[in-house]
Amino acid sequence: MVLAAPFSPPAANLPGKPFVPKWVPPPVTKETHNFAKLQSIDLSLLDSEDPTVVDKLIQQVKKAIRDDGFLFLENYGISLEQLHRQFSIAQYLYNNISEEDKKRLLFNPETGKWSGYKHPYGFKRHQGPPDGIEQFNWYKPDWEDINRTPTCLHPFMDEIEAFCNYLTQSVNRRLLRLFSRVLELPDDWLWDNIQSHGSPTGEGYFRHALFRPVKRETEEASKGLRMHGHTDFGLTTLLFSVPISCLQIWGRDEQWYYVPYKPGALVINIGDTLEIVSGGHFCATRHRVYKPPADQLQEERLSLVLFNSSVGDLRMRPATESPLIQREGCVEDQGIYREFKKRTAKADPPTNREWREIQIATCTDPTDTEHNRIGVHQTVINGKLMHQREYMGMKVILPV
Ligand SMILES: O=C(O)CCC(=O)C(=O)O
Ligand SMILES: [Fe+2]
Repeated sequence: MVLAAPFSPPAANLPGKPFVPKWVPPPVTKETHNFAKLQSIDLSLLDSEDPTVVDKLIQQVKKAIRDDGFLFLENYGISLEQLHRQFSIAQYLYNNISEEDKKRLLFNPETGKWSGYKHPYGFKRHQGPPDGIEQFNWYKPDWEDINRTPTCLHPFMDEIEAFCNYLTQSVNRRLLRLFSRVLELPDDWLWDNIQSHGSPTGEGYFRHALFRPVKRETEEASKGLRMHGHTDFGLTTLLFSVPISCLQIWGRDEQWYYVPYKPGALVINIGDTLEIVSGGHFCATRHRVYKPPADQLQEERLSLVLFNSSVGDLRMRPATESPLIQREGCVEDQGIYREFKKRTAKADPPTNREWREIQIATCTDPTDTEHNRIGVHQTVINGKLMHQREYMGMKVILPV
């Protein structure tokens, strides 16, 4: 197998590029309680010429995605310095975006896409209570038309685009190869059959996010929550590990744990599509964004995320050609897979596009005290408070 070439971005100092102050990683928390222990996968081992090394890697991945549904990825081809340059560009965006661009590029989630600028007042186009979260999301039309992107970023589009191309074409392709191998399918099976292609992010999207500290009213309304417990709807999500600890995952022991900071590492989470395609052998990662430990409450948190989406027209079903599924069957007690299976027995399951767009269009805010109540979007199951939504006749129940 050919060794994956490392990332080689366009130069930062080309003529015409303004100076971008360096992003300085904020201090790491001193808190050590409630932090998850996650497996770390060395992606460069996939290119080892020793088949026993590759086999061991596949077994390690298999265990991590069945047990945690979450893993760290290291040695995937992007250096810490190259990564910090991308964080510096994200920081530059929020220091320089004009008020006019914020209005002109305002998102419209009712369309089922996050595309554009998210104001820090909730996940609807009209402004609700402040949530302190700003985002810019790049979808296919935004890559194709520079007028749909913030003017202050125009000089850096070459670097942003190269970064996303590397993440999808190299990192995600190799990651899907690992997952295809776990399913005992040909190396590019998931890449060729399920992953969407074209534009740097296919039908998925790239995001620059900034979480600013919130006022007491917001914290009280949301009970410290910044994004509801959820699973991502696509194949894989590539998140960069960041120093401000807000991302939490739901452990097997039914508790929330912070994801620790591992400089340079990618945090990989498994989306709904992958859970269904794997017949429940992979577990979609339940995660949420919560307030950080006390010593980080006043810090700003930058987060870069790349969401890899499956082909929108496909209706998901388990890959019955997988020898693993043929041998062991499907894992019937798994959350979203079980719901899809129930629905498939009665009618066609939704397409991937329908599945992702309905969730975006009907997303509610953690500060929404009208819906976040027992009997509305919350319920108690076995003594635990759960968030319960129904999309196209399918129930999604997640811990609050
Ligand atoms: O910013 C993060 O760490 C996570 C965000 C997230 O889970 C999402 O946008 O789906
Ligand atoms: Fe997520």
